[in-house]
Amino acid sequence: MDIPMTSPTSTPPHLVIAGGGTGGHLFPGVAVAQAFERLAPGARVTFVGTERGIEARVVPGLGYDLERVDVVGLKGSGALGVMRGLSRLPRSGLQARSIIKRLAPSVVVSVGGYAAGPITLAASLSGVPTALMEQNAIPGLTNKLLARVVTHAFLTFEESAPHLGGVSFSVPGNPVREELLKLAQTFAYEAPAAEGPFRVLIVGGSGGAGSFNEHLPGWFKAMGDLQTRLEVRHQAGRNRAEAVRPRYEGFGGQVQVEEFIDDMAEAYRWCDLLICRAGATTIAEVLNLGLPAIYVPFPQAADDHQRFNARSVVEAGAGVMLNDAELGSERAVNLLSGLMRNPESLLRIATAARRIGRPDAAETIAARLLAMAGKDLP
Ligand SMILES: CC(=O)N[C@H]1[C@@H](OP(=O)(O)OP(=O)(O)OC[C@H]2O[C@@H](n3ccc(=O)[nH]c3=O)[C@H](O)[C@@H]2O)O[C@H](CO)[C@@H](O)[C@@H]1O
Repeated sequence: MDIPMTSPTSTPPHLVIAGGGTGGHLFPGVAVAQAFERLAPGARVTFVGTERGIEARVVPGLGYDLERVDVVGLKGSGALGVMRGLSRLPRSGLQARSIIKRLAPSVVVSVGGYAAGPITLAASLSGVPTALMEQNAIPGLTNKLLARVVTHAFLTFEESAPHLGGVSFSVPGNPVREELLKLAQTFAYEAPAAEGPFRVLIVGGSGGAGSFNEHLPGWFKAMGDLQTRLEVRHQAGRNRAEAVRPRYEGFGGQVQVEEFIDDMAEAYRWCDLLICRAGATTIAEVLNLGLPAIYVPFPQAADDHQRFNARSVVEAGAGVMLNDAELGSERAVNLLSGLMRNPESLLRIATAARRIGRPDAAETIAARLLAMAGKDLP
């Protein structure tokens, strides 16, 4: 692979992870940060994001430094939003240049999201080796633009390559955080007993899903006698749990509604089935653990990328797809009843999922970033 390498040096490498905004962008960056430190003990990792992004809540707790840039999105934010975004570009460009000068990183990787743009561009203009990680089958706007300046793209889906011009690329998969990889090493999905409790984990991406909050309580209440077997853990999104709880009134099973799940490893271990969006990072985690999932792509996702994310998974028999418009429909009720009555089908899906997980993605990417930084592996 034609990744330019600088000559090995003895100072510890400094990796900058640029971007974030959502968990789907940030957590693959965390996974690479953890792998980078495993491969190069003493290495420094700094995240650069925005004050509004999930990184502002998560990164300091993980013990990494976080720098903030003032940047807002352009795509899908209306004429006024585009104007506002454009007006801040010169300012974020200057901020980015000064951050890169001060941090003097050995290598910078974009994980996508708006903050990735100015930082990765500033690094590239300063001669710092740069790369991008694209989680989705159809890349986001920032990474599409950055593909013109970075030297390498790490992809989850090969089908995203044609959207990224002629950039050199590899397809290591979407990296998964250390705690989930550790769980995957000892975890083996066991299908629930045909008559026993049936645990459903609902995850609407890092921000929750409005239509899950609206339609899932009704779906479960339409499950007839099977309701009494259902134990539901419903992640509703920040400041949305209060509105969701009353919608479960009259439900014959057990339910717990939460805003955000900090310990995803524990939640994944607990469940018999996931009902989730088709965000690329959730998919990567579910495949690594080998869990059965019903994927409901977010219909408003840019370029419908979630549908494309889920497509190859479903084609491999490693998950089931349901349209957002079908939540709570007769098809949805029949689908869930069928899975509850047929544990072997859940096990089949879980086994197929596990087969296409990519547990080495983080280490593969980290090793290549180290090489780009001019560091030999110990
Ligand atoms: C609405 C939207 O456009 N979402 C995009 C966003 O991801 P978004 O953050 O919505 O979703 P993803 O499913 O990719 O990732 C969610 C991440 O957050 C974690 N998590 C989630 C809920 C929770 O309570 N606790 C928790 O820790 C999950 O374990 C996972 O690591 O970026 C992804 C990666 O580019 C895209 O594929 C998604 O389409």
